[in-house]
Amino acid sequence: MKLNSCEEICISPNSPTLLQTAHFPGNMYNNYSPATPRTNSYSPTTPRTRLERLLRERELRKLNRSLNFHSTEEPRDGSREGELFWNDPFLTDGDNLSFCNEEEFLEVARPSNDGFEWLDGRPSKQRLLVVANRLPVSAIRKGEDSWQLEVSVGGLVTALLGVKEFEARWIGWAGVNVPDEIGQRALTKALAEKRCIPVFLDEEIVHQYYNGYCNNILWPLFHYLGLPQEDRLATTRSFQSQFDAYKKANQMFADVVNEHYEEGDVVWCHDYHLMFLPKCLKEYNSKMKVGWFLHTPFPSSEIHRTLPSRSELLRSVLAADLVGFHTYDYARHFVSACTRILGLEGTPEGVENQGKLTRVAAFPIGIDSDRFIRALELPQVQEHMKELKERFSDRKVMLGVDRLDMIKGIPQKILAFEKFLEENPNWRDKVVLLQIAVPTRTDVPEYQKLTSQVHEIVGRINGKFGTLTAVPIHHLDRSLDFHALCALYAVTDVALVTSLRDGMNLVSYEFVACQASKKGVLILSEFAGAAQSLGAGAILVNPWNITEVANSIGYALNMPPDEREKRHWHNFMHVTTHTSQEWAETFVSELNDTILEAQLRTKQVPPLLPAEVAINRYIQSNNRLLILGFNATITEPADNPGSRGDQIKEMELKLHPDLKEPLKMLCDDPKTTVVVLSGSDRSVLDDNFGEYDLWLAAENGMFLRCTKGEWMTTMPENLNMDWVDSVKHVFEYFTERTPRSHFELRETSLVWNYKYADFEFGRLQARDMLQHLWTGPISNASLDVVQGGRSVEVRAVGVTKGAAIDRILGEIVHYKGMKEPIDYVLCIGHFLGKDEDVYTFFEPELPSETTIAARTKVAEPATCATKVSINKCGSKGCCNKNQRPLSSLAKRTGNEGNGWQCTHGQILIQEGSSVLDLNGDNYFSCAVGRKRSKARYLLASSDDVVTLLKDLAESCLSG
Ligand SMILES: O=P(O)(O)OC[C@H]1O[C@H](O[C@H]2O[C@H](CO)[C@@H](O)[C@H](O)[C@H]2O)[C@H](O)[C@@H](O)[C@@H]1O
Ligand SMILES: O=c1ccn([C@@H]2O[C@H](COP(=O)(O)OP(=O)(O)O)[C@@H](O)[C@H]2O)c(=O)[nH]1
Repeated sequence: MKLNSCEEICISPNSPTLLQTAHFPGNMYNNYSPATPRTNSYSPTTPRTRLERLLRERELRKLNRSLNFHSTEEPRDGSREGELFWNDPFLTDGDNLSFCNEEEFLEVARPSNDGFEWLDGRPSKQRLLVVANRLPVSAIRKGEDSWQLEVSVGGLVTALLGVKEFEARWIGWAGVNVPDEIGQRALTKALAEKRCIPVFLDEEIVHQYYNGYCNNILWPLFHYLGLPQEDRLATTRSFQSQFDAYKKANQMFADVVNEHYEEGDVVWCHDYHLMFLPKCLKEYNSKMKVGWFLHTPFPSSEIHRTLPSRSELLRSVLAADLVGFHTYDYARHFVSACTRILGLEGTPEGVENQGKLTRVAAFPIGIDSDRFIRALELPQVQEHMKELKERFSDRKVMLGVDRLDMIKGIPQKILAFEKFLEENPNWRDKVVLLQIAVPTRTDVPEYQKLTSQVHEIVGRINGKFGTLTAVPIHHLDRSLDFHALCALYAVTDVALVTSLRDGMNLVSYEFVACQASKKGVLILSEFAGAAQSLGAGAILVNPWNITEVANSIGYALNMPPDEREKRHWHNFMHVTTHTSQEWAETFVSELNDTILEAQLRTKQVPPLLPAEVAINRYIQSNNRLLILGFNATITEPADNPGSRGDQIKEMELKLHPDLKEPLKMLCDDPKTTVVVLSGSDRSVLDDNFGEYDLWLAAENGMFLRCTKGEWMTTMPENLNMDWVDSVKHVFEYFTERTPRSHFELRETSLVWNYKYADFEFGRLQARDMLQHLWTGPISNASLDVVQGGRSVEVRAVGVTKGAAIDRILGEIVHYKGMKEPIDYVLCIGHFLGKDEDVYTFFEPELPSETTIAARTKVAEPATCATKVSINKCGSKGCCNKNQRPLSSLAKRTGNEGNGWQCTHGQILIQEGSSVLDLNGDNYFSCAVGRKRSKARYLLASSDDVVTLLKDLAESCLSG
């Protein structure tokens, strides 16, 4: 017989679909009519899978966009082009608000069941609450109650301004301390006109949260600059107070969101400033649709694990429904931090924690490319371009545009330019580098130091290569307005982006968008997220390699036109098709779908055990059977559940200390029989339960012992164990090569466990092992290979708890001389999928009738097969040919008699009477700490088992 593979989970870390967002040219749903109302019933065009749904939504969005395009197309004369927020309703001037005022806005968006918004038979805009540390405008106080608003600089702002498909409101900090009520009220009003809602943070919080925890700890860490060292050590000391301020600030953001939230809204949290926010929001309302997107890199888990608050932050983010990153690498790092640091399950969809899935995926951001392309036609931009061309008519223009941040590699860029000039004297009077360095985070000492450093280098180089009339580097410590920036991009010959790390880098996108005429060259750091999307057309460099960057400058300046053209078009296509609109729509659509899918999944999750009912039924019953798993059911809980924990301590399984008393009471009750049914071997059960009056079923029920007696075997006859040596050999091999893994050699099975090993490595090793077991020399043996969450188990076919239970039951009935049938069963365990057959064993045959007796009286042997078949899966007690009849066991143990007998697969307590008279309402199967189970009910953890058993024990005392 071939090996059976019984999967507990199916993980494929290299699956090509892992964490990827689908982008297919879908035309499958062209027959969809926007007026068609949605129903829940499946029609040939009703998408059933996630991918089908997402493809359909993409089609719908395209359709919706084309409909909107025809009705709201901008005038082509560019009359409104001069405004930065020319078609963005939430950032138009207050006067313009009438075209989409507050009342209209609130009226429009009403969610339908599946997350779509519908208006007049076609999808309308969904309400989107964008929550980011910074509002798209910064406020400058002009008087007690008057404010001036200025557009904030940064990629996040640029990207989100391009999002037009939603009724968006922006919640964030206005970048200013407003201690007085008059000021707050006036600013709130001014911002409301821009559809912005302020979060007021006081100076101390800003200092500790923004300058401290965000910009001095998380920002450098996420960009691989490590935690504070030497002069930043003071920060390490104040770490805890900064983290407290961070949590407090996040809670303040949450409070404002909660105040403005309406049912059906999508709440989209942004960036490392707000990692605590998803948790705060879900605590307030678990039904809120919450997404979180990180604009920076997420570093390797090795970097993240140095952070003192590493686990708390990860857990908070995981409270979101969807977590997004710019690139697949960042998403992969995040999942691996969750598996390595929190010990959670990484799946192809994301991270799973006790059945709750947080979807994790890559959503590369883009820009509103049309806005840049159109701006180039504006007279004022043309004028700027003309001036610049004249000014630098005799030189090639190289451009750098960055916030003055250490991650942007500005010193490295300038040093590479210096090297280029040194090595290419002929270029010294033919090229100029324009470096726009926008001041940022100026309160943080590191940034102040960087400014001086850059000034020093620029001064030195200009001194070295400058003349009385010209300098090679024009360095500006300021930002430019949109039009000036577009003109600059357009006249540039070579753009130089040398970020040491950068989440994406939108400057590179903007440059490409403005280069349709010139087709200049982009030199791009391989450490910017943009390298993954624009890498084909750009010249990729390692910014730390000054020689390489200098050579690339030479290559770019000398590049022939046809190569420039090819490279440019490649990137131009990407920039104009992967826009910020697409980005936001894809994210929100996936978020809606994630929630839809979670709802579908929830329907399949068994309900929590109705403990009171189970207890009442228990009290009313006369012959009860309690079947308890051991490990993770009634054992003492791990100190740090989920994580790798203390191996030495945890490997020695111990009964939960709070259960000693109640278990004794239950065992001593003459109306109750307790069975501990475990995969563990006999000695483990002996050590834990020797003093109790109960039944021990070791090795998945293959050995049985009443604690008053000796161990006996219930193993099926002819159980083939010839394979053991070969499998042992394989297990030894993998144990040697997987640090902190171990294996247990039991009499009827072998278990290789990698719970304490590096999770990803263990998983790969397990995959390799399974491959070998399924296809190698032992693949023809009569084996079951059972894959657990963190284990691989090999057993002889027929070794399962469900297969064993009828033999165990027979033995107990026989031994106890039961006269009365069992009328109550409570079966609780944290079992592998393979062993969940124990739950179905007791299920009444006729599911519709709750009152039928599962095992009715057997009048004639001939009816036994239909009326009383014990197990639906075919392994039926003593009728199975492979199993030793219980009568032989009985003989061996000398316990025959007492009216018990075994006839045609049925255990009878006396002539014609079944051992079970189980009313459906008296059967409680219950899986612990699982969401997917064949059990009727769930309990969250072994702590809940303790509570339940305590209550059961006490119920009879009081009764
Ligand atoms: O608000 P500041 O503290 O002054 O910083 C400005 C923004 O910088 C970061 O931008 C990132 O987002 C871009 C768009 O996704 C991405 O292209 C870039 O690589 C990132 O550095 C930061 O993440 C934002 O929160 C800041 O607002
Ligand atoms: O004088 C300037 C310089 C830059 N930017 C904008 O700042 C953003 C920088 O985004 P990027 O993703 O490159 O980096 P970030 O600063 O967000 O880290 C881009 O959209 C630029 O157009 C700007 O508005 N004015």
